[in-house]
Amino acid sequence: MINDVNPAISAVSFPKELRSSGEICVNNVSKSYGAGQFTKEVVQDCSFTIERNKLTVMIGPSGCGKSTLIRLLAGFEAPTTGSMTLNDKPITKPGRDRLVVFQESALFPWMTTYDNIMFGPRARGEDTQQARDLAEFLLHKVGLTAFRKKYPPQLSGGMQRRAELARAMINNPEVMILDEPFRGLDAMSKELMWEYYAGLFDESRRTSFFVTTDIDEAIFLADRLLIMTNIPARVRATLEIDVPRPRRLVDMVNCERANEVKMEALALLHEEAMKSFSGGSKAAADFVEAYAKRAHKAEVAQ
Ligand SMILES: Nc1ncnc2c1ncn2[C@@H]1O[C@H](COP(=O)(O)OP(=O)(O)OP(=O)(O)O)[C@@H](O)[C@H]1O
Repeated sequence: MINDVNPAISAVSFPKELRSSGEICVNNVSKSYGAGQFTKEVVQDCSFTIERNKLTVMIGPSGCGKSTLIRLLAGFEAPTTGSMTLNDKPITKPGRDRLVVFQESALFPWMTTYDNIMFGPRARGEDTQQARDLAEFLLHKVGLTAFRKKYPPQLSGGMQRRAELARAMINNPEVMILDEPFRGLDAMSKELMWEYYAGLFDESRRTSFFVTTDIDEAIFLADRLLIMTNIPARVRATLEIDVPRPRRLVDMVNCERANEVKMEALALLHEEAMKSFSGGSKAAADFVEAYAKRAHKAEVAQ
């Protein structure tokens, strides 16, 4: 992890109050929109656990229902059937115990980096020394101490995402939920973000749920990988990524276990993407797959 050099802060560890964390259980959840012949089932009989102090990553084809699941977990919408609990208590509405970092920036462009990070505590009337210390600590952890007085448009895309992470973490949620937070960044900024984010997770061990469509991001970050089906979303497979932390990108490339999981995940995602591509028809998916295999054979034969 890259940090500004500041001996005073580097002696500090993650404050204790940032360590509390929760466990979410999703039990046979389904979600449909519309009525009658216009009903669309987006999530179907979906069950999984977001384990305490672990980083659970969900990956699935585009449009399979991942963001819908996030809205359910955040309490913005209710499931059609099934239930969700946080520390055994039903999730029925939004709460400070779950914080969502969305794809789109939520930074206020008229506030400096520091003021953006302090937004949550100030909104709660908690502009205390403790909150200010925490803001300094987080600024340092995301490598933005030197940019504290800059406004979001003066920051690069990666810096904005780092400010966003600090702005979320200062609120000390039980569970951090991240919906493709690095989507749209260029490849190099993205890889840098993975290392920053993994570093934050390693130190805080806050229960986290991270949604992505990027297989390398998923493998690098996850303790546990949930592979989703094509719409309606269900968990197709759960893969444990038992690779020790802290992880470095350079080590992951040559890590046998990481590569094994990647191949397994890719095969499953390929199958699900095929179904998505062919509009959900198994017959059409089989056709597309058979065609692809034949095309490959033909290429090899040439
Ligand atoms: N409020 C709604 N009413 C009707 N359909 C909806 C609603 N919200 C989502 N959907 C449908 O549910 C499907 C899944 O959408 P969702 O955004 O959850 O998928 P996703 O996996 O997050 O997609 P992406 O990876 O592209 O962000 C889409 O077909 C979408 O049109």
